[in-house]
Amino acid sequence: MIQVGVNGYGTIGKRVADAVAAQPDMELVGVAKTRPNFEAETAVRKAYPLYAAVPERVDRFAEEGLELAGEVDELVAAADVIVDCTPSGIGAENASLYEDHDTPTIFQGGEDADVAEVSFNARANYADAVGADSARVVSCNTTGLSRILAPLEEEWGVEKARVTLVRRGGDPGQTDRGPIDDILPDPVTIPSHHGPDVNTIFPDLDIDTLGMKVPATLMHTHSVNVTLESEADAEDVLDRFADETRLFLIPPGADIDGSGKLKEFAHDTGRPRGDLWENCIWAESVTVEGRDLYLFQAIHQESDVVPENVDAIRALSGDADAAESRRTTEDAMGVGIDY
Ligand SMILES: NC(=O)C1=CN([C@@H]2O[C@H](COP(=O)(O)OP(=O)(O)OC[C@H]3O[C@@H](n4cnc5c(N)ncnc54)[C@H](O)[C@@H]3O)[C@@H](O)[C@H]2O)C=CC1
Ligand SMILES: O=C(OP(=O)(O)O)[C@H](O)COP(=O)(O)O
Repeated sequence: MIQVGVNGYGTIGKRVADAVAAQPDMELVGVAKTRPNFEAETAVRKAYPLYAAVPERVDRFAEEGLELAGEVDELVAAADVIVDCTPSGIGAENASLYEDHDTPTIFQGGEDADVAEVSFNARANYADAVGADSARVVSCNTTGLSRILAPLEEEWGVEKARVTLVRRGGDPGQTDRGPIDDILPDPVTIPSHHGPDVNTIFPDLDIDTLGMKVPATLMHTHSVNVTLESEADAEDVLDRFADETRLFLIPPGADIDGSGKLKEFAHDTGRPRGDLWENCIWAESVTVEGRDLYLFQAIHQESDVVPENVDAIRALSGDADAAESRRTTEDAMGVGIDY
């Protein structure tokens, strides 16, 4: 059993912890939290050993009636792999703690690429992380792009990708984020950071990305144009995508017109927290003009990176079978939508 610790128990961390706890070959040794808030309370309810991320705040947990298993360095020492799910930039500050304990580490996409030996996507470059000391699971948007680019590159070759990312302003719980009544080019400079981030996974791929932010919380939406190296038709692309378990092709008859109904569908089908771990591609949007492929996809920012984190744990632990890891992850979590 791979002993896994999660440092940072927020939007991503709590989902990674649940996914780890569900795996047949992993054990969650604990989660570290800075504050005794509602998420700490739910960790205790789930019987996840709770560690204090900031030693000076230990007393605050006792004041709220929350029992601690210890402090974060004890969690790092006990873990075979630590998954850092702290806010952007804090992961890099924590790196020396993990190095001091020789504990292989997974960082998240908010960190700069140089925080880890390798940037990771389970579909595109699993092998690069096998046996590494650290990996960075690329951001939700880069994960969503990598999952479609990998099969396109393998089947037809990618001459050039152009993507406009309409990004949600903040997650549902991020009440301090915006915009609340605007549409922002964000970043206003081109390319956005997403294209270079895709290049950490596909170093030679030609891609331009443009980013915007809108007053929405549920999901990101991508407008994708990929110029393929060889001719394809839309049916071939749909057939190829249908083989990918982490892509959900929204059927035309489903009457799902946006993120709202996608999330409703997720809740109706009993998904935990209404999570959509798969890219949600509108099948009707998949269009090919010559060698130009077009499509729209929605990306659930809070959850698509979660199965990737689980696979990254196995890769760092030395399990070299990417397909087997993905299958185990998906079976344990229930990833894959058969509509
Ligand atoms: N929320 C999202 O849509 C996505 C986030 N990411 C990335 O995942 C990482 C985490 O993001 P979120 O989960 O959204 O953030 P979050 O703010 O929801 O959760 C971070 C957690 O870490 C805790 N924390 C803060 N400082 C800490 C420290 N020194 N030690 C331990 N814990 C600490 C916070 O209290 C919070 O519970 C970031 O790198 C982010 O860019 C990646 C994909 C999507
Ligand atoms: O990594 C993300 O998005 P990004 O790829 O657009 O930077 C996550 O959705 C977090 O984005 P945020 O930095 O707007 O919270």
